[in-house]
Amino acid sequence: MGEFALNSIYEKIIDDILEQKYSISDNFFSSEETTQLRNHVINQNTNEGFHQAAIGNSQNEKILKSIRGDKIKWIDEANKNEVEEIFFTKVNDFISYLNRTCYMGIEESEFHYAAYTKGTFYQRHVDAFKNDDRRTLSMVFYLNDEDWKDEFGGQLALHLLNDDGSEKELNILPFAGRMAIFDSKTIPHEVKTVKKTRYSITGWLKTRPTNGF
Ligand SMILES: O=C(O)CCC(=O)C(=O)O
Ligand SMILES: [Fe+2]
Repeated sequence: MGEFALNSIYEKIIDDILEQKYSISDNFFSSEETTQLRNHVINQNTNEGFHQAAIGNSQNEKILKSIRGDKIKWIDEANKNEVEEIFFTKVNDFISYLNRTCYMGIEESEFHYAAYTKGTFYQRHVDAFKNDDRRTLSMVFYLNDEDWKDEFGGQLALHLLNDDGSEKELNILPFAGRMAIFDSKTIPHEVKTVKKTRYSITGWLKTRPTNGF
């Protein structure tokens, strides 16, 4: 092998992305790391410092609860605390692995905490903005109970294409320690209505802009 060690967890994610544009991983963080992240998000006193999420970016921002009902808080990597340090150490390691092995050209990332309370959802959408195409990969880290049940709702539904062009829906339950990663530009997705508060960290790996912004 060359100068760096193969990471089998990252390799599986990369193979999946190249083959199907998404991957679901249940061991990106260890269970101890997941517990720390989960306690941290809950300890921020349910929604303290969280605000109603908007739609679109700053050039096109409006709040529309009929489209998305989550409350979010952006994470400031420059002022990260101990628990966020665990998060960024792993994520940045993954980003450099992606850049070394796949020449992905990821130059930036952004992440926010998200809390969906009972009755909220996020309607079908694509993550990349029309006026800013830097978002390349979307990552969602779920921080709920390990025994999240189907009847609690809150599935991430990816709208994928069959070979014949018809659509199929892949429903992903937001279990603790689960990470979903998918192509930000091509995969429409939604969060189904939750029946019970659902916590996550959501973010984007971004390349250099190609459309002039
Ligand atoms: O929480 C999820 O499963 C997905 C969230 C999402 O699609 C978004 O924030 O853009
Ligand atoms: Fe999204």
